[in-house]
Amino acid sequence: MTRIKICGLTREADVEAAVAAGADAIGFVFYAKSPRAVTPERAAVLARLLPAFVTPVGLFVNATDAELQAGMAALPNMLVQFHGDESPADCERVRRPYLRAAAMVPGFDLVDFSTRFSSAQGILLDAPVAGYGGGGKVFDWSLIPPNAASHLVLSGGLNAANVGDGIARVRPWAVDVSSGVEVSKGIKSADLIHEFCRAVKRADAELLR
Ligand SMILES: O=C(O)c1ccccc1NCC(=O)[C@H](O)[C@H](O)COP(=O)(O)O
Repeated sequence: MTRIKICGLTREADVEAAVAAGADAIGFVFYAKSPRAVTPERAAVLARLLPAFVTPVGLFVNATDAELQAGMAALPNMLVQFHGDESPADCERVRRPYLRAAAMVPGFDLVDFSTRFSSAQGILLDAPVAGYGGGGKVFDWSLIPPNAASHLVLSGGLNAANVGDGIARVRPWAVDVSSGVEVSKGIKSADLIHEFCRAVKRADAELLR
């Protein structure tokens, strides 16, 4: 079963729609230069809408220790997502489970990267975009070597139309989407969220046939 992360939420209605559609994780962008960024206090309010078994994910880009601490204090149970240039030591310093994003460019050594970040709970594969993420761009999935890492999160420009192909070709642990379920940056569409989640379930069912 492919897990689903919906990222860059800023509104209660969008969190409720993502939970209702079957999302397994909800991403909140902290401090990054993004129209999707929310304060830790705002994220804490939104995260109170999450029922059991739906994980809050706090997303950081080269954050300061103070910013990381503020985010983790606001959401003590969140999974941290490092989406900048953070080193393994930077990631391990928070002493809690984390995701590490990788910008997939030709020649990128994903096996080495996964080994360097072996303590990560997952490696999120994203397209390289200015500002590090949320760009709505698909990268070349053939850049992903088979069996490169155990818990890959396929990300970057996914939507209801292409996510099934991504699951069939990459067989990721999870998929992650932001732009592909939005009507504008930070404003999600409940219909697009439901369509995306239904497309993931269809793809999973196809793999079981
Ligand atoms: O979402 C953002 O605005 C963002 C800003 C800065 C760094 C990372 C950001 N998002 C990270 C994510 O995990 C996104 O879901 C991922 O980049 C995919 O975004 P999209 O291609 O828009 O689906």
